[in-house]
Amino acid sequence: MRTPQTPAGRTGLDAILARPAEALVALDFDGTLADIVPDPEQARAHPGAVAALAALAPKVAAVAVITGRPADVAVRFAGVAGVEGLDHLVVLGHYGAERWDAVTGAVHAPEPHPGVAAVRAELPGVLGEYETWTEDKGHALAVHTRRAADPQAAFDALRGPLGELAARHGLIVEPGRLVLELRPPGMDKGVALTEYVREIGATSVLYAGDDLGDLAAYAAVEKLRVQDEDAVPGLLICSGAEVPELAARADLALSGPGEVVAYLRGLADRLA
Ligand SMILES: O=P(O)(O)OC[C@H]1O[C@H](O[C@H]2O[C@H](CO)[C@@H](O)[C@H](O)[C@H]2O)[C@H](O)[C@@H](O)[C@@H]1O
Repeated sequence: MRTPQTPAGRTGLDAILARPAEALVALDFDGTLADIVPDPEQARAHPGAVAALAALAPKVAAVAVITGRPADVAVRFAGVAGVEGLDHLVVLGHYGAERWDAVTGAVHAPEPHPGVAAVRAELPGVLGEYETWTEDKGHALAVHTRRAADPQAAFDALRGPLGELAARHGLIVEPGRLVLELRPPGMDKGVALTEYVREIGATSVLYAGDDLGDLAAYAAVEKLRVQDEDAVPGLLICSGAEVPELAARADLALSGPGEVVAYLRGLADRLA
């Protein structure tokens, strides 16, 4: 297992190793547990990811997946339902607005924000001739530019107009890796992570992510670990280097899902 580059990260890892039964391991899906692929419908967990999670989960307080995907889609694409060892897995979808519990197999979701239907109706007019693909996630709409001739140019050109469209209907734009997501405000991965840490009484946390949407979870861990009382030591892992803002704040930089999975497997072996 690689050693974290920062003192805070080393403290976080030491706390996880000292009291694993009180540790939360929380992971993003796309780009962290699953390789980035051109077609979002084809994203699947990296080979070995499910086995690594199943080996790790019984040795820690909890394993959670926190994703921008709808919870049921992440469960399906990750292939984590009904897996021995993952009987208590939690998937927090739509940046924490939705929740799937392995124990019940049920998804708890909020009522759809009315702005989503309005944005859905107006979106084609804003996208015009841009080469995009829209992922309709029910509670949110994600406009992907990865398959455009110039993906970054399309992303940059659409950011303003999509921001205005979202704002007109009470939504926000969540930028990601060549995706602009129009979604309801009020929930982010940081809120979701902090609430789950409190819910299970975790005394340490590992969080791994790869994208801008993971910055809120990073901020939550940074806040948890410096509290005067009840500080929760934490280890922040960055998967890949495509988002420099995230890599700069990580305690440990890994090359991508392959190394993340190997790290989780190494942690499980170490806890044995
Ligand atoms: O929070 P996450 O689990 O990381 O989800 C964030 C978004 O991930 C997906 O898009 C990204 O992955 C695609 C598949 O590899 C890729 O084609 C795309 O360019 C990436 O942005 C997903 O499609 C979105 O709905 C998620 O919000």
